[in-house]
Parts: sequence; structure tokens; C-alpha cells
Amino acid sequence: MSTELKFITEPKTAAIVGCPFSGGQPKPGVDQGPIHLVNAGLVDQLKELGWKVAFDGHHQFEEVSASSDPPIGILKNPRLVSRVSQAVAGSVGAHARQGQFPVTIGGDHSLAMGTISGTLSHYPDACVIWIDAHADINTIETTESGNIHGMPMSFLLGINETHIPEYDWIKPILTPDRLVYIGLRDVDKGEKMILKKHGIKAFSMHEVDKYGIGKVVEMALDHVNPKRDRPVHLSFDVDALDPSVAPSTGTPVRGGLTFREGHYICEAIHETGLLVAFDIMEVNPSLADESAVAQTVAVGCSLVRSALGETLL
Ligand SMILES: NC(=[NH2+])NCCC[C@H](N)C(=O)O
Ligand SMILES: [Mn+2]
Ligand SMILES: [Mn+2]
Repeated sequence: MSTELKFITEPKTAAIVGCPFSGGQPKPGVDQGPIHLVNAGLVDQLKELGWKVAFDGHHQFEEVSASSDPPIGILKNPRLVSRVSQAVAGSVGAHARQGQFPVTIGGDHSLAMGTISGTLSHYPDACVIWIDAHADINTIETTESGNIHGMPMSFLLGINETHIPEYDWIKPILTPDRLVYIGLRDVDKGEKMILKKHGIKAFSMHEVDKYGIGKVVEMALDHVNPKRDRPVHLSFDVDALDPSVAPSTGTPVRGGLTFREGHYICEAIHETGLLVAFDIMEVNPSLADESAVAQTVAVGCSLVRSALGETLL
């Protein structure tokens, strides 16, 4: 491994948190993402990098019947999404407390309510670097789709005006200055207003084009981690990558990160030594043909390896 991750205890252990879950959005298949990533050899690849790997199967989430989970406002599967993320928060938090490095594989991005809550339960001053085509910060008031995978940040920041008791378990301790985005290019009108109102820093594809990815990652770190002392949670939605690089995902948007730009982000953040958790989300193996699926799964695995210290030389 190139750099030591300073918050992680020896012998370095990566805990795979497999989350076969699709309830935060309507397209079936994204729940199969984690199974494909593990079947592609992710565990052995991380061992090859020098990690001990803890993986004892994918999460088995409780079932919540559709009839007992009617929409709240227009939010779909609100109780199910909440309970699943609460369970994930428990696992991620437990691994973090043991000094392990949780690698959460989704599943849709609503799961980040769980992963980030878990990280913050052990590292309350952690910052979040969110790599995505989307801001996923819609509130109960602004969401047009009602898909909760477009909303996790609003719950984590505590900026919803409407109170939904089911989500009371989320402690909104993340502050807007400890969140930064890279890769945005499909941001809803309401989300743009939220980003402005709270002064949340975002590097869209425009800034990636303008400054180059090296400078953008440096500026992003300077913003959320000026003294380079805060633990970093990196949440990576594969749709941040261009659809030519990662085609098998539910909400692809053209004009995305190249293969190298995506990997560079993971490598550079690993190099800080501050990384404490990584999510790879929104791989949907039932979208696109077989070779496109294999390509997307392979990219998912290689992003995880980069975040865990794989270097080119
Ligand atoms: N995790 C994702 N892929 N999110 C896509 C969100 C799309 C849209 N902004 C919505 O709120 O529905
Ligand atoms: Mn996205
Ligand atoms: Mn996302």
C-alpha cells in the first residue's frame, strides 16, 4: 500500500458491507450490484493489495410490505428506506469503532444516509466527498420524483422542513462546510437553490473541464479539510463516470468523468491518509447488455482498489 490510512488500525482490515437494496429508486436490478461486485472477485483483489478482508455475506434487510409502507407526501417506500439505512448505519458504525475500513457496496444511493451516519457516529468531525452526476440533496419539499436516492444529503444535513418521525434516528450533525461535490451535471432547480442557500461547495463537470481533475481534488480537499486533519468519507456514485465508462446504472447522464478522472479522485484521496470509509453505489447489472455490465462491474471494483491504495507504479 502506498500510504498508510492513519485512522485505521493494524492489521488493516476492510469490512465489505454488501447492501442489496433498490428501494430508494424505481428500477429493479440495482440490488444485484453488490452480488456482482463480490462475484467479480472484489474480496481477493483487496487481499492482493495487502488488506485483511472481513465479509460474511450481504446484508439481509427486513421486509416491509408495500401495504404497510404507503408514500409519505410523494416519498416512495419511506419506512423501508429508513429502516434499511438505519441497519447499514449500525454495521458501518460498528466496523469503524473496531478500527476497520468499511467498504459499502450498493445498492442505490439512499444507503448513504446509513453509511455516512455510521461514519459520523464514530468520527463526528468527518467530512464527506460526494462523487456523482447528481447532488442527491432534494428535500421532502423539493423532490419531484419522490425517489429517496435523490435525497440522502438533505436528511444528513437536517434541512428538511417537514418532520418525518421515521427518520428521527438520523443525527444531522454534518455541517454544510464539511460536504463537497465533484462531477455534478444534472442538478434539479430546487437543489441548486439549496446548494446556494447553504453555501455548499460543488465542482461540476464545468470546473473539472476548466481546472483539470488534479486541481479540483486539491480545491475540494482545501474546502472540506483545510488542515488535512479530518477523517474523510468518500461516497462514489458510478453515474459520476461518463456512461461510456459505466453504462449499467439507473440514471446515466452524458458528459461525465473519464475512467482516469474517476480513479484519480480515489487515488488522491487515499494518498491523504485520511480516508475512513468508501461507498460504491448505483451499479445496476440489469441495465445494458452483458459486456456493458461486465465493464461497469469491473470499473466498480477498480475504483474500490484505487481508494484502498492501488497505485499505477
Ligand atoms: N443517486 C442517484 N442516482 N440520484 C438521482 C437523482 C435524480 C433526481 N435529482 C431525483 O431527485 O430524483
Ligand atoms: Mn447519481
Ligand atoms: Mn447518487
